[in-house]
Amino acid sequence: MIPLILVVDDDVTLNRLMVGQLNRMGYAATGVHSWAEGQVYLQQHDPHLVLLDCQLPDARGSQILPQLVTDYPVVIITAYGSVKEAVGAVRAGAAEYLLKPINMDELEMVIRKTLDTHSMRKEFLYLKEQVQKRKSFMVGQSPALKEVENMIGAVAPSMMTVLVQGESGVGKELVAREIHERSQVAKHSYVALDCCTMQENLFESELFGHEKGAFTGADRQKKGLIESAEGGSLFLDEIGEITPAIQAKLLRVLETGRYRRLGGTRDLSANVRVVAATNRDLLAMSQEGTFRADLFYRLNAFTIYVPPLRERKEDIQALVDHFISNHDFSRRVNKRLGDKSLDKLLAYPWPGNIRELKNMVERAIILSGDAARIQPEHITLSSFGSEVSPTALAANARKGVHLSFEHTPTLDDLEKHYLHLLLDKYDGHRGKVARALGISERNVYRLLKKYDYMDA
Ligand SMILES: Nc1ncnc2c1ncn2[C@@H]1O[C@H](COP(=O)(O)OP(=O)(O)OP(=O)(O)O)[C@@H](O)[C@H]1O
Repeated sequence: MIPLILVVDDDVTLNRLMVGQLNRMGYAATGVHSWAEGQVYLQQHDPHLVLLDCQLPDARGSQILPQLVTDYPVVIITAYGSVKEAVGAVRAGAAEYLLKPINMDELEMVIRKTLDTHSMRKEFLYLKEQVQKRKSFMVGQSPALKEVENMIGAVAPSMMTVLVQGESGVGKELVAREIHERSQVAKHSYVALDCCTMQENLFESELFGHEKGAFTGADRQKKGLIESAEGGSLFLDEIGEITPAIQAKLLRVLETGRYRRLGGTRDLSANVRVVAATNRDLLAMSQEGTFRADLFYRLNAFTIYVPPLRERKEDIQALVDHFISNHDFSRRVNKRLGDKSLDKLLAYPWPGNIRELKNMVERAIILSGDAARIQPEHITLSSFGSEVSPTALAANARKGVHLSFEHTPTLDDLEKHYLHLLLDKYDGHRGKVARALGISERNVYRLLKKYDYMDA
């Protein structure tokens, strides 16, 4: 697009010279000789730049500028010797000034620079707006999810500690991420730590760091994640799993902002926003004495409860579409859910929540091959989910396990189903499954083969 330039100058010769020069430079310039004519032009056109003489017969630049600069970049022309006036104009918002007599090379340079700066600024403002309008990570339109989003919006800008509660796989980590992205510390780090995957010592050193010689093998000082998240957010997943010793240290961080590296003698200060998540009932745990009540009350200052998928089934269709369109790039597919398939998904209680739905979609994409529609036969759901009552599920969820059978299960049934549940929970990560079961990874392989999850 050719940039339009309006030249407002009552000096007819100079006006003609400037318009000629600008047109030769590839712009579409128009000259007018008074502010009245300028206004008429502006009612019908939207120029990319206005070149304005400060002393027009019918107006002074200082009067016109304030309203003009809100809509256009303005370059001021002033008489030689009126530098003060030029500086005043720049203060009032003019992009640049030119002194008479006008040097045509300088005119060219100033106009180019002003147009470039203006278009960069416009681009910057556009991108900023896009970032602010950025769609949330969370897919779904249900009133329950809207409520979660409202809570996120309310707490994100403050630096308050937040506790995210909900069953396994409901999207608690996503909520934590969203809080970070919408916070004042969004441009700093977001560091996540899963509290249930490590032994106490390792976990402590991971979180707080350690000094050289703190334990056998600590051959150099190591920063902890609290330090890595400096100025940003620290997400502690499965907070209900931390040991009493760590609970005490974490309480100190939340209360005083102070902590020590493992083996350290010096206090360090923690400058992070803590978001914690759990699928356990921390209140009940604090009443039973397995979780410090004072830590619970610190964490519980602002709680966001993420409802299970069975309580917001309206989101299923949108989530399935989202998972299909985000399917592994190299195998991108163009599929839709058949009507009967949706009915099947709506009838299922989703004990593994959105993680289970996501895994199911992945499987269905593979099982449906080249078919355009995902049909009910492509949908495999765990048999132990469909007969479970929501109350039983909720009760089990508090304990972090959802297993139910129509018959009295054998030990193998239990082992198989529990393995399945953990594979879903840890997205097939065998190391995490091994840690959760308290067995070696080799033994997890053995179980996978035993139950035909892997070829022998
Ligand atoms: N509203 C949502 N929109 C899109 N994806 C979602 C949504 N909620 C959850 N997911 C996806 O579901 C999976 C499980 O979510 P996430 O890990 O956040 O659950 P969680 O509650 O933290 O689970 P756990 O308690 O086991 O740690 C992730 O892949 C996540 O991206």
